[in-house]
Amino acid sequence: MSLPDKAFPVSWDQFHRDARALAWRLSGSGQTWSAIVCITRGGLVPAAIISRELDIRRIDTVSVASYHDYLSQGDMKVLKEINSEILETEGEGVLIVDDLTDTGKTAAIVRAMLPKAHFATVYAKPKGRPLVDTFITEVSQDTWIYFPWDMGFAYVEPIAKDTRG
Ligand SMILES: O=P(O)(O)OC[C@H]1O[C@H](OP(=O)(O)OP(=O)(O)O)[C@H](O)[C@@H]1O
Ligand code: HPA
Ligand SMILES: [Mg+2]
Repeated sequence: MSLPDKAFPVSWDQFHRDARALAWRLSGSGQTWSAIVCITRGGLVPAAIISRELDIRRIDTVSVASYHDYLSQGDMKVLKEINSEILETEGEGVLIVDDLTDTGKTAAIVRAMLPKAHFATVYAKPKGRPLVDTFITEVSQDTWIYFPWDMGFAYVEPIAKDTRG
């Protein structure tokens, strides 16, 4: 898999705004949830923000590792299962949270574990979009989202120097 053509860098500030916007959209849906299942690791940050905004204090994790290196999607491995008490609900009253859905493979695996849950992500690409119930921003399939926890400050060449080749 090669580097996607477009880059969508997200700052901490923007991520906080987008995750809070997701919480607003969820609260406006009229539904309520008694527990969050967040998909680690990317779902941990939006889950913290949503749990604060919606006052949901029961939080569990499920770990599905798919991207073994930077860009290639290897086999899907469930590294940590959902707690049995939550699994017994089949997802009734449960909110699943992740940072994004890309191909939708991670979402499909977790949905199968909790078929009645509501699935929310901050960002969605077209292939994954049908698998989520609520999201905030759609980016094209050929865009790579750079999250703030994966980035640091770095020097950037001036645009003119860059385009002269
Ligand atoms: O829709 P998909 O194509 O399945 O991709 C989306 C998943 O990929 C990333 O997680 P990743 O597996 O890289 O692990 P991480 O959250 O620990 O970074 C992201 O956080 C989503 O969970
Ligand atoms: O666009 C992305 N950005 C970061 N992690 C990801 N995992 C799948 N797609 C992406
Ligand atoms: Mg993830």
